[in-house]
Amino acid sequence: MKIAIGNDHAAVEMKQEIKKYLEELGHEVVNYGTDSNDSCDYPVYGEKVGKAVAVGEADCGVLICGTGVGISIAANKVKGVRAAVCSDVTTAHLVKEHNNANIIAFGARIVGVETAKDIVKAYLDAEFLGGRHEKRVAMIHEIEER
Ligand SMILES: O=C[C@H](O)[C@H](O)[C@H](O)COP(=O)(O)O
Repeated sequence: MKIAIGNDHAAVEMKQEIKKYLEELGHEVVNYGTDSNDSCDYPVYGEKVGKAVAVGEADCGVLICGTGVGISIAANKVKGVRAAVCSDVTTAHLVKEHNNANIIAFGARIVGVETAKDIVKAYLDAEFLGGRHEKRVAMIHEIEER
């Protein structure tokens, strides 16, 4: 898979660890995040990864900031993006199975690196279940059209 990854200053080391882990799993990872610890603004990176996923430059995205919240809110402003914040493995597979999330987000100040690896692995290994969830995801996108 081609995976877009993005982060702010709060998540530089976490991003580097997760990028390396994803590459070890055999994925191509494109870095849209900052590699500087200087303070920066997470909406910049949420939008970059959101757009990369929305236009199909990447199959899915990983976003990391302090909590995962701000950067996912920003990404969710891009039409077609379904970014989900996860702090546990159960949520991570359910956001793919039920919500067909195309971006997973988490907080570098919330979860440790081993939990973060488990979260991205659970998300990537899961599949959208379709069925009753298909209609609900379509309803989310109808909101974008109103
Ligand atoms: O949702 C926002 C993120 O958690 C940011 O990483 C956080 O707000 C950055 O905080 P600070 O500027 O205090 O490092």
